[in-house]
Amino acid sequence: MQAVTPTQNLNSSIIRPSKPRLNQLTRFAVRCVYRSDSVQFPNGVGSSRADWQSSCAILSSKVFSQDQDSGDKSNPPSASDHLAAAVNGHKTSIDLNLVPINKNKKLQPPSQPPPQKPLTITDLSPAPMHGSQMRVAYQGVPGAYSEAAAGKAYPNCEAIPCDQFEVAFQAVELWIADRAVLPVENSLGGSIHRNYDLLLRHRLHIVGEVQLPVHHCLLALPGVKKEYLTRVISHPQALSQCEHTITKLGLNVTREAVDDTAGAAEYIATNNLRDTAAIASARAAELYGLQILADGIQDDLGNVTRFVMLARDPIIPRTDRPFKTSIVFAHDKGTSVLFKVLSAFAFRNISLTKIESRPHRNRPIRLVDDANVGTAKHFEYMFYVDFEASMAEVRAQNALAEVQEFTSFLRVLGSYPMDMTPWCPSRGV
Ligand SMILES: O=C(O)C(=O)C[C@]1(C(=O)O)C=C[C@@H](O)C=C1
Repeated sequence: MQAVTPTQNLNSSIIRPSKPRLNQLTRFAVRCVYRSDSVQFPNGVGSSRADWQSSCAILSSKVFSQDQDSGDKSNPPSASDHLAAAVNGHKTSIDLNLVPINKNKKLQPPSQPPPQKPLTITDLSPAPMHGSQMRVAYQGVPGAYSEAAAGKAYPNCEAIPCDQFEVAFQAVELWIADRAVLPVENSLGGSIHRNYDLLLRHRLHIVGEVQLPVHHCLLALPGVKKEYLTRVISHPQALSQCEHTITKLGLNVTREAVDDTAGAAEYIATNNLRDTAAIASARAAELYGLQILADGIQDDLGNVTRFVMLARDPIIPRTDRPFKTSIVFAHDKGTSVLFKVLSAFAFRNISLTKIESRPHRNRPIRLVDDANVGTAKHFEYMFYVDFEASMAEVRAQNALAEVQEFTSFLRVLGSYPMDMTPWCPSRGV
């Protein structure tokens, strides 16, 4: 294994846990990643199918609220109106091959079985599972923080371990999972850039976020003492979150990166390594039979990782609770584009919670020729912005319409409820 520093790109570590996880081999099936579709967004925001789906969601939420507003409560429809006019809540004129209604027969309340309840908009909105277990893909093995985040986002879900972030995206695209839960940033370690790049490359939608307090432990085989240790292994984010504490503990160790924290614990247990410790959760210690040498070794007690939940379809944005919207954009050139974009939000009193820039993969460099001085190489970026508003709000729609005027590319990654769970920095997982 190679020694690493926390800032290196560490996705390709050599330690692989032995438990079966979704991996590259599961990529056998047809790749059903949506590619450059040509549907034009009516208001001009982007041109992809994903944008179109987002706009559909926005439109249906408007229709929903209009329906609610315009309902004539003084004259409720009769039961026969319902039966004749609606099939599962939808008016229909097409032949659905249903048993014909005998108009002459007096309408009787049906005995057995009770009539099927029409689907309502709330049945469709949060999850497609309707009682069955949600399958949630995450990167890592059982005991990883991502697994805990999946459990927080979808209690009682079936968590599906994947060996890479990319595989978690594909698990959803190939219908092996219903959702993916992926870390995007940590309060100490910063952004998980890989996932920002993957959000752009894939066509999944952000449908929610969870913030997980991350409480790290130093784990080793039973009987191992701190003095025996020559190396500490963990996920690069975890290594960086504990950098100072590991130094303060006086350990004479090298730090090495692996795919995930729990995978590190499992690796030590499987290979009976008495000179190696892992940074991982207390749950990982329990799962892989390790002892906790030090508890709470993150450099800050309030260490939190933010995860996003991804789905094939966007959710319908609402205005009855705090929402966040994530977008990504690029611009060709021009003066003060970033300033103009940010003003579009500022003038509407919309708070930005995050800005991240990543290299523009398709066009990383722009050459600017100056006859006198030579050629300057300008780096090109994709800008990711999170703002506190719902796409169901007119001010957010107007802000984006304005942003679109200055940008060459704009995509709404998702409009989703903010995680508002009370702050509790104590014990995480
Ligand atoms: O390795 C894990 O346990 C993970 O879930 C990954 C991950 C990350 O990528 O940031 C998640 C939360 C912690 O910040 C450390 C690691």
